Amino acid sequence: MLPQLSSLDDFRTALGGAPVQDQTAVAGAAARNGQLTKPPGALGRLEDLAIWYGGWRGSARPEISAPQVIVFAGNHGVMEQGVSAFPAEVTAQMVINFEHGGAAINQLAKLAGARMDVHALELDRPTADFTKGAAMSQDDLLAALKAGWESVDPSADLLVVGEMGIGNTTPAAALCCALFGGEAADWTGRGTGVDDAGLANKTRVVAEGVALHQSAIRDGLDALACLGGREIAAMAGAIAAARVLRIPVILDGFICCAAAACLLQTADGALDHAVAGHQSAEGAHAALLAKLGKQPLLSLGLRLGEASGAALAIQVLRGAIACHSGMATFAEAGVSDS
Ligand SMILES: O=C(O)c1ccc[n+]([C@@H]2O[C@H](COP(=O)([O-])O)[C@@H](O)[C@H]2O)c1
Ligand SMILES: Cc1cc2nc[nH]c2cc1C
Repeated sequence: MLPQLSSLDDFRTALGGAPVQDQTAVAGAAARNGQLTKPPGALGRLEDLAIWYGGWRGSARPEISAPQVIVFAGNHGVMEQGVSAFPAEVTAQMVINFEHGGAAINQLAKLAGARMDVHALELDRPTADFTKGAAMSQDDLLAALKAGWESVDPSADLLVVGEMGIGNTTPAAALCCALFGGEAADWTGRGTGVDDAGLANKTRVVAEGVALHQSAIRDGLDALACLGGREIAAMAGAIAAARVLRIPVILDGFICCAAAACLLQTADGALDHAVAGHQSAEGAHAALLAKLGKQPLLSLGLRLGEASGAALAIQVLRGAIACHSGMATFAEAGVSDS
């Protein structure tokens, strides 16, 4: 059951007290894996994936039958600083494209057999420019976290979250810099494709934002309010709800992983139910994945967002589960064991 959220502290408490994997299912899945008709370890990381997934679903022989893809959209006040190669109105235009089935994620979600939901978050009310003040009030942050929290279908057995938000690689970089340290340049990339002058400007904006807010940031939720965005907070809310509901999550690209980082910097173990779907072409994604302790399933040079890389990775997880749950054991098949 998902508790109601009345405050940010409710969120912290729910995340900190979330249930862990079912250890009986982990042991059962590991034992089954050891009996399947293949040399030990021959399915590589697929074997770990299947055991991990079974542990969260409470089954030694799990299935994926109800994956959910959710795309959150938000607009950013920091766009006033000229941080993107595209204009802010593209966010709302792409939401219409999602609703009409015309975006990349529509095709990939359909291919993965996933339900897809789109949540546009107050696109007419961008967050504040974080170089001037906090991006969001505490109330706005709570509303965005709740939008994500309440969007997760409790009967889903796999969750993929992604985003659409022109300008959002800037808050994502600022969140990483504030949470993990280093220089603004370490975390700032080209996003949709800014040129060298654009990248230098964007790096300055990230540095200014972090300098302004760093002293007010004690955990990931503080960072989200100061430097985040509504779609970033909503992704965090959805990933957290999935943790509480024991629904495994596949993380998408740089912005999705920045949202996830805010959870990890709020409660230990907050991302134990999550795997990294892919490594995006955004320069700092590899470093961010390393901070999260996650190895990507795919690395295809994608830098689209929209949950596209994670939706593709559903097929990899499906492959892992199909082998794990469908293969014969040595005894069943009459194949000689080593
Ligand atoms: O997922 C990623 O790693 C990723 C990397 C670069 C860009 N994006 C997408 O591009 C938009 C943000 O880029 P920008 O340049 O406007 O900050 C936003 O809609 C994201 O979905 C996404
Ligand atoms: C067209 C377009 C589609 C996107 N999807 C996610 N981010 C995007 C950014 C742009 C510019």
